[in-house]
Amino acid sequence: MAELPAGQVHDDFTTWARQNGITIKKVKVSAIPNAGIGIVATEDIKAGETLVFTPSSFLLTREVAVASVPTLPIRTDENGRERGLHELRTHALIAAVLATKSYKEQKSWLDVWPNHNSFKEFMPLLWLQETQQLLTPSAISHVNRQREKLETDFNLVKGLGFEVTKEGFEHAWVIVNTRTLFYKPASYKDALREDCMCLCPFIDYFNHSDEGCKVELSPKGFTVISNREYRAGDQVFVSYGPHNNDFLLCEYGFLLDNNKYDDVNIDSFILPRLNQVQKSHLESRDFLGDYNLDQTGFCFRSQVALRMSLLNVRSGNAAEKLNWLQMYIAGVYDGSREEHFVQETENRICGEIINRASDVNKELKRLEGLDRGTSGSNTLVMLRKRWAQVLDIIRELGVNMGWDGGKLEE
Ligand SMILES: C[S@@+](CC[C@H](N)C(=O)[O-])C[C@H]1O[C@@H](n2cnc3c(N)ncnc32)[C@H](O)[C@@H]1O
Repeated sequence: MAELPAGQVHDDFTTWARQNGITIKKVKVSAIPNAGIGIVATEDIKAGETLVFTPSSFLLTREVAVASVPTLPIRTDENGRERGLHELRTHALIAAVLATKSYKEQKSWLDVWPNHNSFKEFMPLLWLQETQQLLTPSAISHVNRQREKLETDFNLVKGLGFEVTKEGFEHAWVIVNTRTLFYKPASYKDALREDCMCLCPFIDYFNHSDEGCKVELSPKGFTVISNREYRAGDQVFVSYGPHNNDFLLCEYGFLLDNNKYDDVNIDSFILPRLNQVQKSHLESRDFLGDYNLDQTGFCFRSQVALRMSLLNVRSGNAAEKLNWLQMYIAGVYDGSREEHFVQETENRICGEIINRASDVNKELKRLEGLDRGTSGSNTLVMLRKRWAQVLDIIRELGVNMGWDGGKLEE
């Protein structure tokens, strides 16, 4: 890879990090096309080498955030409830201390983070609502859930007396969203999983790949250990987890090419085919929602849900039909008698996705002609790319299922 300078703030921060006890071996920061800043190998690396070590004293954890907040009076509200920092999720608390600039350590670290304008371009959460509506249905639901969390966090933080602006808090909230590491020291025994997070200088420079270096937490700090050989000049990755591209887009603002975990969530195409009784039967068997397809087929959960939606194609009373479904779930019956109807419905669902892609494509063309500030061209490029990936999955699936999938109109 051709080497691209990271820029002065990143070089200054690296010098500061080294001088203050962060270990950085055989890697350095570099600008990465379409991925901001990342980490590249400065010389050949073998598997199992320690590349970076950030001591615990550098971490911005929940406890450090609490200690950075000027003492807030603990109040009791009209319902007798004690109000205080304990009410805040770790995400909200760290965002609050960043947004109010209460966290004063490691100033040069804060300077290397992306600015709000770049987030507005890449993070769907910050797009105009009309642009968000062009995401895939599951990404739209994802962004709606994020928006609710952000609003709740903002209102709680304001309610506790933090002086934050909406935009300042949003920016800090997205920093936390895109840069925290999973952090569960022994003292977090009973912590909720979503509260197990911290910010970690320098290690937050690593970009994601579906396979990446090991990131290990010990009482001493975080260590990044190479997962394989890298040649000098290669980008070195960690993995943020086995995520599909809708998740990566919503949580981190990028799409991966050749993502081995990519699939298409089809809840919004299956759930409307079920009535309330069918939904409760599925729920009681823990099969309600989380339906996906990829190039190899529709997942087992969706096969179960489609069979539930098609129960009336079998003869027999309701109890007998449910019994057949139960046997299908248990793997005792292969589902062959409904297979034909299930495949018809699967084809129809693929057709609905292709139609949606085509509607989005028309709208993208219209927006591309308008040149509108915050729904800038990068946003539209990402939307176009995501739908093209979805159609590629459908096309490959179509080949496997014996029919011709759709194609985005040029
Ligand atoms: C933990 S930070 C990594 C450092 C970041 N690239 C920067 O410029 O500071 C995570 C962010 O990096 C970017 N990123 C990570 N992996 C990427 C990838 N494979 N392709 C494109 N962008 C990526 C996304 O913007 C994501 O929100």
